[in-house]
Amino acid sequence: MPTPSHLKNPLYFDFRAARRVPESHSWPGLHDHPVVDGGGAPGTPDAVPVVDLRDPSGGAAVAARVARAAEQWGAFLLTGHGVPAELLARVEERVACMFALPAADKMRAVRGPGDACGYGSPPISSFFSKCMWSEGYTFSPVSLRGDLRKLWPKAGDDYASFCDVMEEFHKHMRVLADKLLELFLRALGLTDEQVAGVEEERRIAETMTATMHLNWYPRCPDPRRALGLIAHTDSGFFTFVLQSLVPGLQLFRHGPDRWVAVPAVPGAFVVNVGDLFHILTNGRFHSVYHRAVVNRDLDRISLGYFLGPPPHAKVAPLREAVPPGRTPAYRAVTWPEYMGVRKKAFTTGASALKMVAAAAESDDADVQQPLVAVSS
Ligand SMILES: C=C1C[C@]23C[C@@]1(O)CC[C@H]2[C@@]12CCC[C@@](C)(C(=O)O1)[C@H]2[C@@H]3C(=O)O
Ligand SMILES: O=C(O)CCC(=O)C(=O)O
Ligand SMILES: [Fe+2]
Repeated sequence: MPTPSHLKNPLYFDFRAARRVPESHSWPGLHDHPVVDGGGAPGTPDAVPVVDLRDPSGGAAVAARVARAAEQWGAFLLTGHGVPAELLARVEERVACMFALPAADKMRAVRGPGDACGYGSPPISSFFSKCMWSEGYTFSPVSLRGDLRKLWPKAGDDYASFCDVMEEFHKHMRVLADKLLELFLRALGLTDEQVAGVEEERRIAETMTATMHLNWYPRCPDPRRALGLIAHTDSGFFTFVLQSLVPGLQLFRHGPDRWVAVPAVPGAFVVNVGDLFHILTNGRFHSVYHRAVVNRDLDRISLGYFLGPPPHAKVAPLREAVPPGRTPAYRAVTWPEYMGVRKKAFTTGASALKMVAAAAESDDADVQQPLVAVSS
């Protein structure tokens, strides 16, 4: 009888072979808050805001929608963005093909401790004792050909198709990211001259970096006990999430506390505000707490296109975001410094944003409760 594949490589958890969710992958507290549908009629309280870049009412109306969504939700669905649907379909197809590689090939590309890129659970998983029901792969879209040879050492057609489609996608996304950054700045109330002319705003646009992270959530025999991706805020400026037609992304909302299930809208991106954007906007646009759940019958794929500053750049509240006569609410941090603070926050149960607040004031709405955090 052949050896089951999960026994061949003890480091690889073979989701396909799992007939039940083992203790190692069973999360307590998943149902502490109700889940509500975010796909209701526009304007109803739980309907995830939609921003259509082709809105016929014009640029000012679009900026106003972005402002409302970023202030009230920290997330929105983006439509009319111009990235061809046909390209998004090819991206998804290639991502699925990558995750279908044999375990041994994927293990060759495993993310080492402290590595920014590679295969395996995302960095956040190291703060928790439980394992997530997913696999991930992080890479830099500007230098992907070298990294991808770890997955496809002999190159070949699948390698070439993956690299070609991701480079094409990156080209579109980088342009869209610049457009959205400009829109966010207008949403903050900056004038055309300020967006184009102020040194700080120009520097942010010119130096913004992109990282891609792919998620594969295999179908799961007991989805109520497993978790695809632990609740978190993204740490950078903002993220475009492309989710396949299998929904799974949920956004946390207060008052009453609940998870809002983001509807799968064909061709739309979900845009998440990240922690460094929360800081940059002096807390006006807030980073959204979100998680991904899994499905009994269907695999799910998602792709995060993360925008943030280069590693050496200090991020502090923009002058234009601080009300006259007030001092900035946050101190300046680089992205790596903020990741260090967040690591500390995860192990203590504190809020990373509060830890970088200029004055440590109490604001319970900011406290994020990690589930089953690893204590050390
Ligand atoms: C640019 C990045 C954001 C990210 C860390 C990373 O270096 C690459 C992976 C990203 C991701 C994806 C899943 C959730 C998350 C919290 C994680 O652990 O890895 C995010 C990180 C983040 O936003 O901080
Ligand atoms: O899978 C999803 O929809 C969410 C992915 C996500 O939050 C992330 O990659 O940071
Ligand atoms: Fe995320």
